[in-house]
Amino acid sequence: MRVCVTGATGRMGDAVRAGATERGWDVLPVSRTAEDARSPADLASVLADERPDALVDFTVPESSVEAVAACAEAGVPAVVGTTGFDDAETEALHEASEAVPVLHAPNFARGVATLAALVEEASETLVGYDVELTETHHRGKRDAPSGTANRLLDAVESPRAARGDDTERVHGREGEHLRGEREVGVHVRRAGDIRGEHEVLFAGNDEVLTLTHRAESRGVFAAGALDAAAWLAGREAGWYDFSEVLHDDA
Ligand SMILES: NC(=O)C1=CN([C@@H]2O[C@H](COP(=O)(O)OP(=O)(O)OC[C@H]3O[C@@H](n4cnc5c(N)ncnc54)[C@H](OP(=O)(O)O)[C@@H]3O)[C@@H](O)[C@H]2O)C=CC1
Ligand SMILES: O=C(O)C1=N[C@H](C(=O)O)C[C@H](O)C1
Repeated sequence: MRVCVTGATGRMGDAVRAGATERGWDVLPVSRTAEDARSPADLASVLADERPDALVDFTVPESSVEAVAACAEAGVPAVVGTTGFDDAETEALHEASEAVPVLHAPNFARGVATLAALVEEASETLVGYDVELTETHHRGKRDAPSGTANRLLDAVESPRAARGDDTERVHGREGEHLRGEREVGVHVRRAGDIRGEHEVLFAGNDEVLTLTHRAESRGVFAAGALDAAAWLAGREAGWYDFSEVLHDDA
């Protein structure tokens, strides 16, 4: 496999480079700052000349959108791990997927895919329970709540919506405020170099259920993204989900 890695000096870019090298893959790093990498301004020619099997991007939304557009132009599959996209940026990624395969996941840890399924099941079964979500990440994280938190909130909300119960996301609380029945509390913590923790708590019926995932290294995200890149290479243009990679592996 030959993989192009954008944001090569970033926390995740570095982990992806290391993981790909460990697999014996050929790595084409792209970075605004690294001396051993090509500049993002040269991305189109890197893709056209070097013909990587896939591009893996963990950067910032505006740069991811540009990278995926370059992939669409060059016919290179794109794996995107960046979070914090607004609607227009998400739409731009979907547009690119008309030309090339694109796989975006807010979390490439395998356990998080299972967590999302468990959260959806709990939300379906534990009708009327209060739900509170807490996510904790390193001090350098830009977006809040995390992309994973938003995905888990969708998993809480979809069974509620299916039975006609709407939900109000309440971000932190202060002052006098009695909890409403429709509320789902969302709590964000930023500290140190915590790799990523997500906890969803269900409380009611004199019992508490907590479902928690904790990433213990960035290697876990990098490995999932590289598995996705290998899976995506050579596929038809389209929008793919990480769960498809996991189901094929199972
Ligand atoms: N899906 C998943 O499993 C995971 C997703 N993430 C997401 O990946 C993204 C990156 O996270 P992380 O690696 O911690 O972030 P970092 O800030 O460490 O790295 C981002 C890199 O992007 C590059 N970059 C390109 N354009 C810009 C710009 N305009 N401003 C700043 N940086 C830019 C820089 O690399 P350079 O200077 O080399 O060009 C930078 O180092 C985040 O959105 C995060 O939420 C993180 C972990 C797991
Ligand atoms: O920025 C991070 O570090 C992480 N971001 C992702 C997110 O926003 O969900 C995934 C992971 O939790 C680490």
